[in-house]
Amino acid sequence: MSEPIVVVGAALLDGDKLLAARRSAPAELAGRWELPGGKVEPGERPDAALVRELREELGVTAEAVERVPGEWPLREPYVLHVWTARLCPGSAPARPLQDHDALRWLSGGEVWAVPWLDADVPAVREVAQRLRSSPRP
Ligand SMILES: Nc1nc2c([nH]c(=O)n2[C@H]2C[C@H](O)[C@@H](COP(=O)(O)OP(=O)(O)OP(=O)(O)O)O2)c(=O)[nH]1
Repeated sequence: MSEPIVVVGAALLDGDKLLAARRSAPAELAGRWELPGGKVEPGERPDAALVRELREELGVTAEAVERVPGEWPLREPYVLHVWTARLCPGSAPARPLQDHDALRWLSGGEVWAVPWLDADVPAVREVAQRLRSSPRP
């Protein structure tokens, strides 16, 4: 069996809102929603991969905050790791530049309003739990 390849997904947060991105390709995933991100390249740190993918896909300057515990299987040989992330001050607003054709900032109560990729559901459940338990200002 080959070594798993990590796909990093960003739980990009703005206050109590989570960014969801609708995939535009490939055909079998198009129309479903995911955490923006992508494959970690050989020798690349996962948090650096996350920042790179968010720049490429959304045109934002962001920073990875912390890993959400857990690892979720995707199609072989990929596994999904999720990090919380936030926009850096002065970042451009997120736009669907690559791989996506729509973005939505979802409040805690709206997290299940979009059809997530099947593989993302357990990871999003974990993130949603954190959204609910995060202290309010
Ligand atoms: N980015 C991302 N990919 C996901 C998620 N859930 C899920 O099943 N995937 C799948 C879709 C793809 O088959 C694979 C990641 O591919 P990708 O196309 O986002 O990665 P990438 O930007 O590095 O792509 P590329 O350079 O190979 O074109 O993982 C998710 O939440 N985020």
